[in-house]
Amino acid sequence: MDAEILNYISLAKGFLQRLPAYWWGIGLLALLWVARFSYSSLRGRKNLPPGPRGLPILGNVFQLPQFQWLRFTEWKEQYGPIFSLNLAGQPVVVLNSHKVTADLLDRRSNVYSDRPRFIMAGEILTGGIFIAFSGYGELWRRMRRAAHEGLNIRASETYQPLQEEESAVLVSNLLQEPDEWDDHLKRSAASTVLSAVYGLPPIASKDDPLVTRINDLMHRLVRAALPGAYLVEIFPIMLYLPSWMAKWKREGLEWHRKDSIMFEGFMDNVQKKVETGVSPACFASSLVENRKQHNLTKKEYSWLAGTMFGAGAETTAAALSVFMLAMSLYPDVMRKAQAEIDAVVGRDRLPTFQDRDNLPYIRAMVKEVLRWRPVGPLGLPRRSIKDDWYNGYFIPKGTIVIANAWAMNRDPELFPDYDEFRPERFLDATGTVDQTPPDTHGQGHVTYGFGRRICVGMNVANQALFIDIASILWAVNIEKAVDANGKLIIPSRTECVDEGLVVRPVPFKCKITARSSDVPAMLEMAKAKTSL
Ligand code: HEM
Repeated sequence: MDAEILNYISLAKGFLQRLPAYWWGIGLLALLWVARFSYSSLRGRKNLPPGPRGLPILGNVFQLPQFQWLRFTEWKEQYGPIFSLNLAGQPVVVLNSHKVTADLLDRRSNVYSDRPRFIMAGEILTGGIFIAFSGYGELWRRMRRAAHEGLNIRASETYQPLQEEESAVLVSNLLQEPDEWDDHLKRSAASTVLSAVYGLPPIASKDDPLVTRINDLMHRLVRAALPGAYLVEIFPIMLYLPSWMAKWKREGLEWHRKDSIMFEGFMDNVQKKVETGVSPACFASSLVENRKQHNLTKKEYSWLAGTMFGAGAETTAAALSVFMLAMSLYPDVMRKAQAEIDAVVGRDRLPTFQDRDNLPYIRAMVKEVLRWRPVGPLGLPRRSIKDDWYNGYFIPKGTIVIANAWAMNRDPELFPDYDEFRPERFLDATGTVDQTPPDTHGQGHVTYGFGRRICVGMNVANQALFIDIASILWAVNIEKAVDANGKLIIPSRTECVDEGLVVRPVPFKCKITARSSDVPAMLEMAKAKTSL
């Protein structure tokens, strides 16, 4: 046995020694259960894509560290653009190049648009009606169609006025409380998505009770989806236990009941406003108006609206903190962007969406923020729904498929200096025309995913990032902070926090100052025109 294998065995031993005695029985049963799958998956193993050697039965389970995308990117160097893993009998295929991922997830999307089964998160806590976890079936199609209708590129334009208002409030808050910049980004992103989804007035705090309740639900889902969080994921038969025998099921169903009441309550309010003709244009009002055509029950479209908020707020806020990190580390890029804004917008007003066509460098910055440090480095997993062959490799039905966005966004052939923040890579030689590599859906990165399940909120997110970045750079300078001894504090380029839903830079200090003395007054005027 080589040293690597011995190392895994000692890791596994340490893990098992920490288990209480009664877990041994359950563990043995689990082992027998997974062995069954190991056997069946190993039968086809010789044609699976190559991959790292693992332990008998347990496969590569102990080889996955916390920041899995980094290990996957190392394995890409060793095994190529498509490699496979065996997670205790569950085949997993990791895709690492644009070509391979687009070949499978875009061009064979009829095979690769399903999601893995999450019993606790996708079925019990959310009743099977949470769009992001839904299987690739009829219900998902109806929800996706309704979501697309409210969030496609044209529909998203109706949210621009409120996104402009929110950006003015954001910048004003950043200037008033610069040390709280991260909280202000979170409040602003939550507020923008909430207004777009429910037509609600802006919220005053990131700890608004409504936001906290939806975020709690999202965190509950992420925790429930973690491997090993619930035994029922290993023994699906446990799903049929009556609730009185299974505390986890009882509690899960109770959460689902409470969350459904919450989401249906929000929808009732929107419906009343629609009926009395006072509802602002928002995603939920379009669902109410077109509910018959979408063929969704009240519970289904109530959950659809609620989970839009859950999926959109934290992702957008995390992307904005990546932008703040980039500005602290790349002052030249900030100055170049500010020169463009000053030339196009001037100093007498804030940027608007009308300026978008004339601000190619800012448009390129949005792409670069999402490419440089993707807030979801591995996107959301897929599952194949039938046996498939690709370039001589066998991918059995039921394989979990992971698109390694981190590796693709750092492909050295497309982005030679991939670790640098350089928006000009998305512009032609004149600096005015957008250019993006093939198989990136015109985005320049793959952080929004692929195929039929590509992020349905990406237009709203791109708009929010554009107007927030343009307004922030119009108003303020972002620089490195100094410590008590006057020494510059250099934020870490690489350290990150994996919050489950999103991966964001570790918290860092930066210095935010107005670009000119009249900026605070102009921001106050802009803020006064909003409802905050
Ligand atoms: C920077 C911001 C965002 C990023 C990076 C992001 C990223 C993603 C990714 C990677 C997926 C999975 C795609 C796949 O499976 O290929 C996804 C799905 C989804 N996103 Fe986003 N997202 C963002 C903002 C938003 C916003 C603002 C909304 C809603 C207004 C939203 C709603 C959704 C929904 C509902 C899904 C599930 C789609 C499905 O499974 O069919 N996202 N997003």
